[in-house]
Amino acid sequence: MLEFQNLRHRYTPQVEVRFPDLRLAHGDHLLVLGASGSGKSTLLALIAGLLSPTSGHVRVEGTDVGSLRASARDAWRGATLGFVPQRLHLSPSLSVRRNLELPFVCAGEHVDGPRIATVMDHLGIGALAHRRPHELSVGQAHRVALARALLREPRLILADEPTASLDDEAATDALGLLRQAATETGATLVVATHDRRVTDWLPGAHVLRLAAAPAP
Ligand SMILES: Nc1ncnc2c1ncn2[C@@H]1O[C@H](COP(=O)(O)OP(=O)(O)OP(=O)(O)O)[C@@H](O)[C@H]1O
Repeated sequence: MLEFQNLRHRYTPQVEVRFPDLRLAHGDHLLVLGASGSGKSTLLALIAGLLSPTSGHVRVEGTDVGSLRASARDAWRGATLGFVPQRLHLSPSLSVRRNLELPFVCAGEHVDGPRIATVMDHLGIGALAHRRPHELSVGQAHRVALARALLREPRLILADEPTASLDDEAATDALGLLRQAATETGATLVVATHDRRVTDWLPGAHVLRLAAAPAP
């Protein structure tokens, strides 16, 4: 389902990030562990097609993501990926409900109201539809970001530091929801983190350890 081969990304002549080869089956869970600067965010950006490899390949369901043209990449990303970013990027001026309409609007699709209602109820945020992001707790905002990632039933879910700045209870909750959502839909789940707590909360996951970045 997800495969890396000889994967590298060069930011500058001095900074090149290299990744171990990997092969994941559909529905597998992967934990990407590594210290700050080891390349976790770079790897997620390469999988999502937001960066292109300088060498090697990322293949998702056989598609070589780096070889897609920009517009095809956007369409592929919208149809395949759910992304839970480290900074949640909820639009502050829009209600929760309007924030959740955005993935459909951006994809040029009609807004699927019943699907939004179902996902909101499932994640326990059905009563928050009219709130603005600043009126949410951190844990509630995480649930909204997760709802946004799940709306279009992605086959691959990427989460970047989903437990950063969360206390134990909220972090267990966030991880549990991610795992449950992936398991229920059969999606492949990739979680990048430097949070050691996560290893206990994602049992059975494959682990990819990234080496610390070499000193410049
Ligand atoms: N735009 C950039 N230009 C130059 N170097 C960059 C750029 N973005 C990242 N890097 C470098 O690439 C390496 C990997 O960075 P990356 O952000 O992927 O690490 P990370 O493991 O996600 O770190 P963190 O846990 O701190 O978010 C680091 O050495 C970083 O300094």
